[in-house]
Amino acid sequence: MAELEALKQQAAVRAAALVQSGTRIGLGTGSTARYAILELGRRLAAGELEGVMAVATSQASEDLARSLNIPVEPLTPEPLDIVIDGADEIDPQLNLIKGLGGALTREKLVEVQARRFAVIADHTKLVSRLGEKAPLPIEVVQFGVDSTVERLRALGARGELRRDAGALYITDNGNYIFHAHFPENASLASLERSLKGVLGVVETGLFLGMATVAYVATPEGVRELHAGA
Ligand SMILES: O=C(CO)[C@H](O)[C@H](O)COP(=O)(O)O
Repeated sequence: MAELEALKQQAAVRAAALVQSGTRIGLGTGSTARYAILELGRRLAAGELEGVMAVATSQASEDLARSLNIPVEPLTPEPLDIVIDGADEIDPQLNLIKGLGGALTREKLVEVQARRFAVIADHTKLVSRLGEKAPLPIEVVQFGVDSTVERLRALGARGELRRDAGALYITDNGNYIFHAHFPENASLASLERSLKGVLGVVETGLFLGMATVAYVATPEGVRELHAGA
């Protein structure tokens, strides 16, 4: 466990080194993204960085950034120079499953505006096919959730609403999350289109064609991955 934490930190530090003074950055969510935010705070405090502005993908990341004196602003239509975030699964095309940390909607809203989206992870997140290990988180509105879940099941989804310590998990946006498994042969693009067409679905944790680079830490060092390479 301690070894995985060290790997996450190595990937995060590598990506955080890409951030330059005066740029607009997106801060991810989760235990790996947390290391990147800590490193950015360290670089700012050390005077290695100045004049950066950040947009956070969750309240937790915003609170952490503010505690480190990283200036945080709301998301505006202005592009972000770089966004650094973790992932739950990464396939060889750098398609991702994200959202086991519950922040998928804000993450997608921020990452779609990134000039560069750097994914950071340890090697256990690499898969040959999305869905191999992780469920797909789907954010759904609370009202009429049983009907929405029925519509998802009609599309072939198996799974359950996410619960933490027995209680239904509520996102920063006040919604629930359904953790879904789909048949192995589902095409990712058509699955995404179908899910986005389901009444009651807010957003999915499929991040297709969005990442520009991934820094994946292995016991042999941090690998820099590009789509299809
Ligand atoms: O998508 C996310 C949060 O919504 C996280 O980036 C993802 O769950 C990975 O988290 P961790 O770095 O803790 O494994």
